[in-house]
Order: sequence, then C-alpha cells, then structure tokens
Amino acid sequence: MQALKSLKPRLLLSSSSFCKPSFRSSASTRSLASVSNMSPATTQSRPAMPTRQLSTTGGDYDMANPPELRKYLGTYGLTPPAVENYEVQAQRCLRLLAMKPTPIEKFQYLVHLRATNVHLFYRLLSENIKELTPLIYTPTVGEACVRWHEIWTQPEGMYLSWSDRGNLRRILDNWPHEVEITVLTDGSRILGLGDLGVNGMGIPVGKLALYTACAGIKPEGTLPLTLDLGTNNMTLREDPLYMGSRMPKVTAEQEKEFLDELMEALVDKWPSIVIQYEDFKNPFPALERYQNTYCMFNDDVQGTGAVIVGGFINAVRASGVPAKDHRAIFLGAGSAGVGVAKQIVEYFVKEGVSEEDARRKFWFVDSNGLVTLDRGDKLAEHKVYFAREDNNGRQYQSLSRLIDFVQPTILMGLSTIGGAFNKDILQRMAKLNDRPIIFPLSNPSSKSECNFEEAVLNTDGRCLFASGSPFPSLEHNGRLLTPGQGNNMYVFPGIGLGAILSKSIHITQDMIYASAESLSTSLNKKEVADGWLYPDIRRIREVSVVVTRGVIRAAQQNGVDRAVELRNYSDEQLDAFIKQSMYDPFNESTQLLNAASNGRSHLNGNGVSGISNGLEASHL
Ligand SMILES: NC(=O)c1ccc[n+]([C@@H]2O[C@H](COP(=O)([O-])OP(=O)(O)OC[C@H]3O[C@@H](n4cnc5c(N)ncnc54)[C@H](O)[C@@H]3O)[C@@H](O)[C@H]2O)c1
Ligand SMILES: O=C(O)C[C@H](O)C(=O)O
Ligand SMILES: [Mg+2]
Repeated sequence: MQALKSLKPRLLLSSSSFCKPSFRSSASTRSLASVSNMSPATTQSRPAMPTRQLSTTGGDYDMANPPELRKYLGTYGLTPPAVENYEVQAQRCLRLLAMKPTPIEKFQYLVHLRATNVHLFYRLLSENIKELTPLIYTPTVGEACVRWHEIWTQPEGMYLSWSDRGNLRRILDNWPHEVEITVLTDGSRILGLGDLGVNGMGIPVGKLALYTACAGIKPEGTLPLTLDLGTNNMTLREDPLYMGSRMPKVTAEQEKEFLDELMEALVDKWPSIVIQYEDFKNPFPALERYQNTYCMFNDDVQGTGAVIVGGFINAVRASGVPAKDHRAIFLGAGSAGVGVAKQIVEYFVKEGVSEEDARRKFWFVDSNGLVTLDRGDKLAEHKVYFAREDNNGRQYQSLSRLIDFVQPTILMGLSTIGGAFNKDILQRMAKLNDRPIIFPLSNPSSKSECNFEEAVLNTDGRCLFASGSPFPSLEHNGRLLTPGQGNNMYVFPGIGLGAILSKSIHITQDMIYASAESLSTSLNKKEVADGWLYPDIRRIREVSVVVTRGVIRAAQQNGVDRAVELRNYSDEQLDAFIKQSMYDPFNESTQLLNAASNGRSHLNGNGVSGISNGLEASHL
C-alpha cells in the first residue's frame, strides 16, 4: 500500500511515463513562451499545466490497447492485463451506469469516463445516443449546472474572468490543443434556470460533447468557454462553494468591451475558429455586432430558429392547413421565441406569403401579457417587430382568452414556465384544430410548458408535438406515439461542422436556413410514414451529414467559403468528404497503434504527431 501511495504521485508527475512525445515538447515550448509574455498577475504560482487531466485527451488507458501500444505509451502494467474488445468494455460501462441510481450520478460517472478514456466515452455515446444524450445534455445538464459548485471535480474547459481583461489572449495560450470550435456562455440564462454564473460551464461542455458525438468534431478541437463576469444570483454568490467571482454581473457596456477583446483574442490564437454563443440572457447585441466580422452564430436565436423551422415544415404539411392560413401564439418573447418566429417568417415568405402578412401571423405573450405597441411599457427592441397594433386597446393577460381571440393553429412555448400549457389550454387548441401544432420548447423538462402525455391526452392524440426536452413514447388508442424533440442539437453540430469544413469567413443567415431545410428533408421513409417531425435521434450522425452539406452549399452560394475546392464536388463526393472528415472514436486505438508501430509522424485526432521512433520509444 505504502509503495502504491508513493508510486502514484511520482507517476502522475512523470512526463516520461504519461505524456506522448508531442505533448511533452509542445507543452514545454508553450509554457516558456507564454510565461515570459504574461503579466505577473497571470503567472504567479502557475502550476504545471495538467494537460493529461483535461477531459478532451486520452485513450491511453483504453483496455483495447494491445501490449505493444501500452509499452509504447508507457502504460504497460498500469491497466489490468486483459486486452478487451469494445463490447466487453461497453458492457462494464453500462453496468456501472445502471448501478448509479440518479441521473446526476450517471452524469458524474460519464464525466469521469470522458476524462479517463475519451474514445471509449464517445464510442459508448455514439452507440447509445438516445439513452445517454439526456444524461450528458438536456435535461440532466440543467441539474448539473445548478449543482456545478458541488459536483465539480476536474478542468473541462476555460474560465475567463472580468479581472482577466487585458490578458485574455495570453490566457488562451494555456489551452493545450488546437481549437476548431468553441461554445461560450456567460452563464446568465442557463436553459430556463436563470442566471447560474460560472456554474453554466456544463452547457458548453455538453454542447461540445454533442459536436463530437453527432458531427464528429474531434474532441481536442473543442473548447468549452465560460465567462466569469459576475452573477446576480445571490444564492450562488453567498454559497461558500461557488467558484466564480462574487460580484454582481457587469454592465452590458462592460460585457461588450470584454467580448470585443475576447473575440479578437480567439481569432488571433486560432484564426479559423468557429464561435457559438450560448445561453446569454441578452444575446442580440453580440450577434448583431459580430456576425459579419467573425465566424460565429448564436445557437439560441439561430440554431433554435432553424431546428424549429425544420420540424415545423413537416408539421405544416401534416396539419393539412396551408402555410398562409396558420396563426401562431408564442408564450415567451425572449431571444429563442423571437429567433424561432423570425425564421418561421422566412419559411412563410418562401411559401409565397408576403413578409408583412407573415409577420402578422404571430402573437407574442411575455410576462406582461400580449406584446402590443400600446401596452404602456418600453418594449425591448427585439420584440417590436412582432408587437401587435391591431388589439384595439385590449391588453390580453390570459393565454386562454388570447386563444379564443386569435384562434391559433400553432402554440409555441419558450417562456420557461413549466406547465403553462395546462389541460384547459390544450383542450382549447384541440377544439380549434384537427391537428394542433403544439411545441413546448422550454428546457429542462421541469420548465417544459407541458409534457407529451398531457399533450396527447388533452388533444385525443391529434397534436403535432415537439418539445425541447426529451419525453418517452407512449401508447394511445393502440398506437405507439413518439414525440419530436425540437432541440437545437439537431442542427448546431452540422452548422459548426459545415462552417469548419467550408472554412467560412462568416455564418450567414442562408447557412442557418439551409440547416433547417436540410433537417426537414433528412427523415427516412419510415419516419415520414409514421408522421414524425424529426428524424430518429439514433441517426443523428447521418442527419448531421445532410445538415452539414446544406450549410456548406449555402456558404458556397454566399461566397463566404474559403475551401473553394469543395465547390466542384458533387453531393455524393461532398457527403463522402464530410464523413471522412468526421472523428470516429472506433478508429482511434487502431490509428494510435499504427502510428506507434510505423513511427509515422502524422495522426488524426490525437495530437500525437511527432512520433519518430515508433515502438523504440517504449517506456517499458
Ligand atoms: N428547444 C430548444 O432547442 C431551445 C433553444 C433555446 C431556448 N430554449 C428554451 O427556451 C426558454 C426561453 O429561452 P430564451 O433564451 O428565450 O429566454 P429569455 O429569458 O430571453 O425569454 C423568456 C421569455 O419568457 C417570458 N416569460 C417569463 N415568464 C412568463 C410568463 N409567466 N408568461 C409569459 N411569458 C413569460 C419572458 O418575458 C421572456 O420573454 C428557455 O427555457 C430555454 O431553455 C429551448
Ligand atoms: O440546451 C438545450 O437543450 C437547448 C437550448 O440551447 C436551450 O438553451 O434550452
Ligand atoms: Mg441554449
């Protein structure tokens, strides 16, 4: 025991045992250069970078690694002797998961698995995407964020604080990988759970895990980024375990200054980086400010708009009501609600409706009631476009009275008010429509405006339904009904991958719209025949290829692509290129082994370039 105790720290610190050659050399070069450039404030007591502990690295302890690879990696003897195939390892993982009684414990186990064996984690995730996505993403990630300060165990991304301004570029040098895409949040509106400060880190981590699982962006090409700009959440600020700055959220003007510096720093460090904004309370200023300058998009405004249009196109077809005759009530007039409605307007216009008529098909309700021009409060700028002026002075406060007035065909929820679509509301929708379109889109499940069962029971199973969070299938009148999941996870992976592969300068609105249209066409015959609005999530990698192709084609049409050679590819060639560019966790050990045996200097996806001596480098 004593021997083990003294061995472990030595091993953990020993670069010769644990670092692949390239990590050793690049990390030390990086450290020296960056330390000499940094201000004293950022270099004081700077520990050695725990590169090996970042969860986006590693497969070194994979039980599939054969003895020669273990010897090469210096891990021989550090894992049990058996060489196991994936199926055996997966069985162990799934048993371990089953032993964890609660979703948050399963989440924690999966965090651990990712940190210790990233390829196994992604193999497991890609083979069990339907079952595991709810554990690493919505809804469980919501609980994880609420409790991040209690459950955090290891670095998984970067935190940048208000007090770091002036040094952001140099701090980025601490990230040990070449980044292709980042998801960044300021934690100010995490799902429908409010301001969670740096606890919001779970969201970039979860979204980027889906980038890898759904679109094959290699794990080390992803950077989860959380801005520590203060929080107005007093409970967190007063909690001794809270890990962010204990100050009120900075002003909008200060946040703008910070973001200006950050955006410059990100592209200076990684010139081709794709930047996804996520869960900002007020995302519009940044979107407007940066969308024509950087390769960026806002997932909640644009990704959500696209995913909902994707399902909506299919819902409109299934409803039997022509586009021009639809009327929509939106509960919630925030960034997501307005983002969705704006893209539906685009769809209606493409269907031949004038923009003015399309705009007037929407009635928005926020916490003050129907959004009207004469309501007496100062409307936020983003609401003005849809504000009603035809309400004849009436201010509708109640959703049911508004339903009677508008007679909508569509009810969308992006309000964060769990249960707002109650029995009465749903029954009114069922009375008005043969196939009411009901999309309760708030996350996580507890904030969903209704669940699938409530929607089915109160509309005699006639509703066309999609929710932001996943709900189980159910049997109704002898038929198995499966809910659609209108979650931006169907599109953001393809938007990001499309931008990366086409080397786009910007992400244009046409690229976003193309993701929606491509998604709507990605259902297979059975899914269409079964009346599904979205494809089976188990086919998400195939779907992401279709979405990515659409995004690349739109980039080409807009002339924002720099990978101009792709313009000459046929669709089949482009699909093949996309697939071949995708990280495949099942290939990683084989590639590592081949490179180790051949002493080749190139490896895909593992940062192990620079191997020169092959197996001679063994640390056995
Ligand atoms: N399904 C998805 O892919 C997806 C994507 C993005 C956002 N969302 C969800 O949408 C929700 C809203 O996100 P957001 O970014 O628009 O947030 P937001 O804070 O910008 O907007 C929330 C809106 O709800 C309104 N609201 C609050 N209480 C209300 C009440 N009692 N009655 C009526 N309206 C009320 C607010 O006035 C505001 O207009 C969140 O729960 C988020 O998780 C889902
Ligand atoms: O994170 C999600 O599940 C979807 C969306 O981005 C949200 O903010 O709710
Ligand atoms: Mg979001």
